Amino acid sequence: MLSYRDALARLLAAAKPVGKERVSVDQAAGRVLAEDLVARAPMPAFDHSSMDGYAVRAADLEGGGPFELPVVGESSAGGERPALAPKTACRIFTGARLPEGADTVIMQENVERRGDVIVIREAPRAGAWIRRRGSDLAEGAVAIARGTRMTPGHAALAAALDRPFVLVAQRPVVTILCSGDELRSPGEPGKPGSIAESNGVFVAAAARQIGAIARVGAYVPDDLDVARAAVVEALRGSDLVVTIGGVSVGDRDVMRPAFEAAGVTLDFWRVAIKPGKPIAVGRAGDTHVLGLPGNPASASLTWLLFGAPLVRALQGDPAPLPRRERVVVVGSYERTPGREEFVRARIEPGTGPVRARILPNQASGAVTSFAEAEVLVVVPASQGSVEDGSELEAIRIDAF
Ligand SMILES: Nc1nc2c(c(=O)[nH]1)N[C@H]1C(S)=C(S)[C@@H](COP(=O)(O)OP(=O)(O)OC[C@H]3O[C@@H](n4cnc5c(N)ncnc54)[C@H](O)[C@@H]3O)O[C@H]1N2
Ligand code: MOO
Repeated sequence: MLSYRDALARLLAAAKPVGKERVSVDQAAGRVLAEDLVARAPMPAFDHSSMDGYAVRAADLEGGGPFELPVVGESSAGGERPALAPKTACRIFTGARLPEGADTVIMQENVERRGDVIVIREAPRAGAWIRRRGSDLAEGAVAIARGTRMTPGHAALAAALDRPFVLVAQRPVVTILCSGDELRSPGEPGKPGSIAESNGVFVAAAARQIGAIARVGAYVPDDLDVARAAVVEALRGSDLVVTIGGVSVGDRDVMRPAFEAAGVTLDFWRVAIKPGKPIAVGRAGDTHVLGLPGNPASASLTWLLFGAPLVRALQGDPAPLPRRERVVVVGSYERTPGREEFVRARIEPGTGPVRARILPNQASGAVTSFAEAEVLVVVPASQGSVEDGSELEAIRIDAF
């Protein structure tokens, strides 16, 4: 059976970035940049004051104080740029251009104003309270690199770079098909043995969080022809089709035959992970297909392990995998070696090494687990039971 690492490498190798589109800079947060944003001018563009006060020449304030300077002129943010005559001070405000000839700003709290004159008791440090042209970014510098997922901070920087629009990856379209005769919408009356659909809710929400357009199709009954038709329909206009359930070995598990009948080429089925082993992965043209297992923890986990990196890669994210960190395990966990296991855990409050407490219910049918879990502790395939206090790698769920 394929390892997670090899399976993911195969999936990502086939991921071609989706198209690009221009969005207004105020809509750019959360999107993946599809161009390098280069500073076309130095940032800031001109020397300016970082305080309200007085602009002076340091050379006029040499020797022992106090010094008296007449106040001549004013420089305000967005206003004209005055010139500073020798042995004078110019009133200046935060953000205002430094007057020609000035090289230092004194905060107004540090002078005594007497009519049109200021008295300076102590000479300021030459060059004080000035933000220099280009001190934040040099002209020509790459301010934000292509592939960056824009935060509000990046969007603000793009705006400061004078960009009304930025080029970003289109949102990948993800169509989600939930299969199973037992499924009904939450709150809908159902026959005995039916259950409220929840896996599609997880996948749609998680996909939208990382920039996808997610749509959930009508529930697919355990019927090969209906499933085939649903897959054919879902492939139209989707970058990724995610099916949930029906990929195991039961007589009513129709998804894999439905994929083939719908023209999907299966790349692999089953990966050596726990939970989530029966995942099926394939493609029809450039549209990716993920057949996730139906057990709730398995569906959520396989979305995070495969779906999330794929959606990121489709947007041109050069590093679509979440960071891993070392944690100290709190609680022990019985297991047999064989599959790499992703154990749901919560972070213990406190400082020092990160401690991850294993959640008591690790059943793949547990719907509670992804509501409560904060991290996945990664247990290598070859390892047996996990001991309390041992160190392992973990992935924060919100990092996927
Ligand atoms: N004989 C074997 N049986 C099973 C094996 C196996 O290797 N041999 N593998 C098991 C594993 S591991 C998993 S995981 C499951 C996955 O099976 P399916 O993908 O076919 O999932 P279903 O049978 O359709 O459903 C499993 C379970 O999850 C519930 N479910 C399904 N969809 C949803 C949904 N959208 N929302 C909420 N809950 C859902 C469903 O009602 C079942 O309870 O197979 C094992 N069996
Ligand atoms: O691999 Mo299954 O996903 O354990 O329930």
